[in-house]
Amino acid sequence: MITRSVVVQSQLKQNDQPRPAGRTSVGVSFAASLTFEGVHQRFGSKDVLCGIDLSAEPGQILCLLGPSGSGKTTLLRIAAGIERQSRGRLLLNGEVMASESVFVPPEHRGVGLMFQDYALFPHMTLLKNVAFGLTGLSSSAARTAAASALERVGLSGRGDQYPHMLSGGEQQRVALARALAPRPSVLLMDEPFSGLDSRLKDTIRTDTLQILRESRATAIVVTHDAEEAMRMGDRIALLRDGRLIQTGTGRELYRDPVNLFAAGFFSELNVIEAEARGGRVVTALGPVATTRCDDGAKLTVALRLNGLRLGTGEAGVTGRVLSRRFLGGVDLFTVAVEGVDEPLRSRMRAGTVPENCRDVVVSVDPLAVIVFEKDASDR
Ligand SMILES: Nc1ncnc2c1ncn2[C@@H]1O[C@H](COP(=O)(O)OP(=O)(O)OP(=O)(O)O)[C@@H](O)[C@H]1O
Repeated sequence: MITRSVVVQSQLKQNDQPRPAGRTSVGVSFAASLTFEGVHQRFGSKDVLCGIDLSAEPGQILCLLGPSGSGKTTLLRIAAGIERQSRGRLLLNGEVMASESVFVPPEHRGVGLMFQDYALFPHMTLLKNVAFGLTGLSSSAARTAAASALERVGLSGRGDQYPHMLSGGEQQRVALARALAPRPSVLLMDEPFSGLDSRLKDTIRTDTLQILRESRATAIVVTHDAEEAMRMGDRIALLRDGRLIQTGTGRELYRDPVNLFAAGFFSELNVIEAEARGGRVVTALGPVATTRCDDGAKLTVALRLNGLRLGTGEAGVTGRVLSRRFLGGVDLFTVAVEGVDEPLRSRMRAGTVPENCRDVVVSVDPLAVIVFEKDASDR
């Protein structure tokens, strides 16, 4: 998580004159590409980022996804210019912003930054908060631009209020207005929805997405939530321990993960051992897929929970229900199956398995199966 110590003020472009009052748009940014080339970061004896090669195209929303400590925020801080990388280069529209010999300070990068805790100034009105970064404008032009930005996020007429008078969702929108008001070419957002409760999150996320699309800024959004990354990102970069594991669309990462870690980040999995036999992937649940591996090859099979079906009469192996939990739309089961060491988990549409059913027939949906060669499963 980014600390709130620095607010990056975006530099205004020469032709970025404020729009006349009454216009609804915050204004369109001149979207830029942002490229990390071989970026390495070392803190003390620890390598926190290891050779990151990654680009966000103009106007694209790129989500940095990964578990805590994977280096997402550090990458964002390097893009903002709050941190300087140990090796590698950062380019904005092909122009070097940071390298061994160059370092463009944050305020000259045209990059906006939105903090996880919004970092609004409590003693300033909303209008002043939003106008804070508009240092290149006269005070009246800054006020007009700030009012327009507040209007765009649905807070017109609230400029005289103070942050404590707003709900969490409204504060998030003020922070977004402040970040967008200087029309940055790249907007960097660190876990922008983490402070919101889950219902509000959906609405605010949808609104934010729409505002980002309208502003046409390139955006880099940090999140540790795979579903959020899929909802927001045109592309997703999955990080682990400072390394880029996979980049692609949400669909690509979900359907074709490069390893077990990537698969597990996008869905809950059962993991079982398997062997190649006669062109098939054979497990204790029976054959679950085809394979080109030689007979005897050791494989790891990942089964999504919604693809492990429990029934009473279908073909499959027998399982013993160990637990059952009602989760609203689905029932969550744990089931013991002979030949599988750990209990398997299954999500079934609520009510499809009769109550008090102890023995079930377990079968596998082929679409929910991902097979990895054993040695490659976690590279
Ligand atoms: N200034 C620093 N000095 C030393 N270590 C640091 C510094 N900043 C970050 N780290 C370490 O670098 C690693 C990556 O941290 P970073 O905040 O980038 O991860 P993250 O993926 O954003 O995590 P989170 O989701 O928890 O915010 C962590 O192990 C962290 O402790």
